Amino acid sequence: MIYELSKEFRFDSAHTLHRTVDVEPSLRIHGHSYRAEVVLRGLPDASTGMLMDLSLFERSLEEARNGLDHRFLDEINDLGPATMENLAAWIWRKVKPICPNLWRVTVRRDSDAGACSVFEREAA
Ligand SMILES: Nc1nc2c(c(=O)[nH]1)N=C([C@H](O)[C@H](O)COP(=O)(O)OP(=O)(O)OP(=O)(O)O)CN2
Ligand SMILES: [Zn+2]
Repeated sequence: MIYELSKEFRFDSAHTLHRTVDVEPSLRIHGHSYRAEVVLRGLPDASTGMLMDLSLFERSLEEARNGLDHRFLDEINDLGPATMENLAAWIWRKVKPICPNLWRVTVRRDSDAGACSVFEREAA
């Protein structure tokens, strides 16, 4: 058996985007509401019965949430173009050092039913 433990957080942010379609509206500053799901994978510790204590897991997500919520995403230097792909990768980079069991980060945008997930790469 293998276990997955997950937590979700929400953030609301503004951005612009250079695109080849809907060029002009995408270049205007606009906002989206996002949900990020962060999934750990592994085996629970035999003595605690936990993959990771949910409170510690939650704390590890706070830095990521604070860095994105009510921000102008274009101003975040290490994000790149503010797509869901780059948001998922950015959250991954923030959480991974604190949660070595990190398995998947999914960023969802309910307004257009879009979602993007980034996974641990399979060992070659
Ligand atoms: N692969 C990706 N494509 C696009 C992304 C993305 O993150 N990854 N993001 C966008 C834009 O953020 C865009 O604002 C969304 O555009 P669109 O799909 O056209 O949806 P709306 O403009 O209708 O958004 P609403 O806020 O729901 O009105 C585009 N592509
Ligand atoms: Zn947008």
